[in-house]
Amino acid sequence: MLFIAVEIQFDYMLFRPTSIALGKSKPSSAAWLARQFRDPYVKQRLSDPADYRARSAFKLLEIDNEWDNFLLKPDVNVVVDLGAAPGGWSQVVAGKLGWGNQPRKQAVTSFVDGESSRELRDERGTWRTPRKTSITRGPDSESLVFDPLNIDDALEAEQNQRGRGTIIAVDLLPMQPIPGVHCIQANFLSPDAETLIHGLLSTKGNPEGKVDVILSDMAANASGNLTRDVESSLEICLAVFDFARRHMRSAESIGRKRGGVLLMKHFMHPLLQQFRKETLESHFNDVKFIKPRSSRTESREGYFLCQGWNAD
Ligand SMILES: C[S@@+](CC[C@H](N)C(=O)[O-])C[C@H]1O[C@@H](n2cnc3c(N)ncnc32)[C@H](O)[C@@H]1O
Repeated sequence: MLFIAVEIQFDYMLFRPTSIALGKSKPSSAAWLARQFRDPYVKQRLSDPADYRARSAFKLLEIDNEWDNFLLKPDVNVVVDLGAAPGGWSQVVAGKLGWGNQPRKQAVTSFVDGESSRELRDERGTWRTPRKTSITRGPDSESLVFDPLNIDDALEAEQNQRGRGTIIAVDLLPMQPIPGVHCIQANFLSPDAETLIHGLLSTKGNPEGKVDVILSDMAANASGNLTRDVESSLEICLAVFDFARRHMRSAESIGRKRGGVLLMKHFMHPLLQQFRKETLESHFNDVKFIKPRSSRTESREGYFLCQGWNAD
């Protein structure tokens, strides 16, 4: 019997060693596996020293590199990553803001108990909203007990260099900690989520809880009903825009025409062009539609990159 080294974690991420008997796999999963093996970004993810948790990390890297390096601007200090699990985009952001690799010792404080991903799946495998929300603070070098005489600790401190800023990752699913990233397990569409995000955002230096960059890679779970799924995707875009309206730092206050950035995934929708023209273009100085090369051609997803929030 032929065994192959693959473990399926999420449709969009993949793959760690385990065993699946190819001979017994359904035709659809065999086709899916074949596609994964051909995919240059899956290969890149597996060999990349940054050890990204998701192939989607390359979409954010590509968009940032090609469009003005908006994550690398020195005035970018507060980033919110919506629909962040398993954490590829948050890893990219943490890297850009100078945070090191994943520590072996985790210093994590859970404020409210979350549910495991197993509990979040119903018997048909569909994701559902967590009953409770939780926050996990990203480990930082201050919260690790450092022993300079211990070579492992010294190496670890070097790897975990302290970065800057506040990074908040929100998802229905629990996420493994990432240095410098606060993870909130919550349904972004519920009022609880905004309260938790706002609580982490408002600090002495940022009392109004303003955000420099908002990222949304959120995708509603496919329900099997195309009309319903299309509606959910627009509902998510509108909710993300409303969040931006309340929290985005304006280009004027940053002093840069392209300051205040929203990068948002969307799926095809009959009202999408109207949403772009009437909502996005009237609030941002520059709005682009982007289909990154690393996004699969057959996927109906695209991204709006909106730069320069003009507040009114
Ligand atoms: C394509 S994945 C994101 C991948 C992520 N950007 C990365 O690089 O790892 C979409 C995520 O959106 C999350 N999601 C969908 N609807 C959500 C909601 N209402 N609130 C919070 N997260 C949501 C899903 O749980 C899923 O993890």
